[in-house]
Amino acid sequence: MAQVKICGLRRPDHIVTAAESGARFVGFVFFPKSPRAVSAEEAALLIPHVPVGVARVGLFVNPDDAFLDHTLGHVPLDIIQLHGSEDPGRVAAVKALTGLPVMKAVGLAGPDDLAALTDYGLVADMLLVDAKPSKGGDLPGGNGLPFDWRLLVGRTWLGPWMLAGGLTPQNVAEAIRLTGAPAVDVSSGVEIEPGEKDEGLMRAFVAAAS
Ligand SMILES: O=C(O)c1ccccc1N[C@@H]1O[C@H](COP(=O)(O)O)[C@@H](O)[C@H]1O
Repeated sequence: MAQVKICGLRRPDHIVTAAESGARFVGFVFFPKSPRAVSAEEAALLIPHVPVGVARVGLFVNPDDAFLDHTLGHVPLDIIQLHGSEDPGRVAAVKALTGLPVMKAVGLAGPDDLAALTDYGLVADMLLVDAKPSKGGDLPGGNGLPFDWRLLVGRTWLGPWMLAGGLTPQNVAEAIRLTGAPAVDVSSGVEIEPGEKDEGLMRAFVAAAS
């Protein structure tokens, strides 16, 4: 039914399991506050375990140019995921700086947030539609928080997009059915504790989404 991205991978065997299960994207979190964070040097050792045909996504939160340069100097990536408060101008600038496609996360809590999908859709190569994080929280994503998927029912999309936020092996099929999402992204929902992926949950998630 939908393509799958598994985010926040930190172990070679988990990358292999994600790919063997059928995930089409694997994500590496370059945000030090996250329990899933990896350094550029650590990610460089993980990348050779990603099979050809699986897209390597780097997740960044309000990165400056130097941080992007440093990371990309160590880690070959296929897609940049921007998950902070980057405005559309910054999205365009990151695309120009890196020469890579950018997937911009947009947080939804209610109908007032939908306009941002149009604004970012004009500059980003792909949208990642996530729950809006709570104010003052440590992480702008990866919180296992779903949003009201009915906000997206009947929406016309002008480009590629992914659904994220609190997805699990139990709820992902219903989320895809309601929203028509062509792709889904998961982090917490395939973990046994923050930052610790579980192979059985990863397999179950991909099976439920496919
Ligand atoms: O995964 C993280 O630690 C993270 C940190 C900072 C920003 C985003 C993060 N993850 C992304 O958040 C969404 C939803 O994750 P979850 O499945 O609800 O845990 C997903 O796109 C992750 O890539």
